Amino acid sequence: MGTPPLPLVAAIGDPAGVGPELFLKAWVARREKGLAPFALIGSLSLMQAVTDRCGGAVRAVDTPAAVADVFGEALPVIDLGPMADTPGKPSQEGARLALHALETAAGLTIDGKASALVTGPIAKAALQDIGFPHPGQTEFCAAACGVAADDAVMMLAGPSLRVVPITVHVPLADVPSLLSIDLIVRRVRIAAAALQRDFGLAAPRIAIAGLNPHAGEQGRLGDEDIAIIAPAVEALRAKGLDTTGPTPGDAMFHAEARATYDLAVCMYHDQALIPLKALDFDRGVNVTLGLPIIRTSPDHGTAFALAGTGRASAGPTIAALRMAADCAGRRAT
Ligand SMILES: NC(=O)C1=CN([C@@H]2O[C@H](COP(=O)(O)OP(=O)(O)OC[C@H]3O[C@@H](n4cnc5c(N)ncnc54)[C@H](O)[C@@H]3O)[C@@H](O)[C@H]2O)C=CC1
Ligand SMILES: NCC(=O)COP(=O)(O)O
Repeated sequence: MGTPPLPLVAAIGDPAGVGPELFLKAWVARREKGLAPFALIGSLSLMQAVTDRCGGAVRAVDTPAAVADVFGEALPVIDLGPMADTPGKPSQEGARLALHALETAAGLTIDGKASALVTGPIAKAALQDIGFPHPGQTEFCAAACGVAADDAVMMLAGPSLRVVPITVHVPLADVPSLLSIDLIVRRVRIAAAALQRDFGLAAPRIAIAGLNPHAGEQGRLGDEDIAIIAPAVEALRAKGLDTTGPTPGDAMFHAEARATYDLAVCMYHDQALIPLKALDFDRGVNVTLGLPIIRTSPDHGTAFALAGTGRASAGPTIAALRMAADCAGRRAT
């Protein structure tokens, strides 16, 4: 799969969440976990305070080009200005730093100065309170890359399972009206192309979930499975993709079923993320498919209650850094 030609950049996320300490823990584990060099985009003063409570070392760098010389000795930090260390106590100032870091890290990646973008968790409501117009970082990255929001596909991936939710951050009550044959076909085709390009799966096998109990029980429990999902599966097959479904959602995540596909496509957020987090929480990665850049993130949020306690696991952050490097290495070969 190759080595990424340039360092990765990591956006710090909400500075009061677990992001800062988890990127530091990942750096401490860099040799054991075989991590590619990365720079943290955030606040040097905050990260110095985090080293006081967590260990490790940090050093300022001006550009990703300086990362290789520093990474063996300290976590390289591109400093966006001072920030107090207040774990578990989010603030508007913290939300502004999270946004500045996200914009800076995405810009460096889009400009070709970094191999991939890894984003720390943000508090979506806190960012929206300061004017962030997007439902999440996925849609921010799409807009920054000039990609339509519908064409940026969220995939959660772990050792046991990969899942794509067709609808994402919308109220459950809106899901049936948002589903369409076109949306399912569009998103599955983008996911299949990305599995080929970035994950080395030549002919991904794709299982598509139904929406209703028992995939609608032949129309007696809702008509979306017959009217929307089954025709989408047929259309995808007609385009040469190895797709099956609609499969009842409750019957597709046991081990024997998982062995029959490479990607489970689900109709709504929790249908996808509950099995992923139940099986793979500690190594789960959120990756955005369909972008000209590579963007990954740990599968969890800000976990404000854990921030500063030392109890948050760095497993998902390490997995996100590794996946970003693997995908970048694959694109470079
Ligand atoms: N990619 C992102 O930026 C994401 C951001 N969020 C945001 O995070 C905030 C909190 O959301 P929640 O639903 O509470 O999700 P959360 O992932 O922050 O927490 C859910 C549960 O998992 C635990 N947890 C989270 N990370 C952990 C870790 N590294 N090690 C051990 N346990 C961990 C927490 O303690 C909590 O019990 C929200 O504002 C949400 O918008 C949520 C998911 C992804
Ligand atoms: N539940 C997944 C999630 O919230 C990820 O959102 P995003 O910020 O990566 O778009």
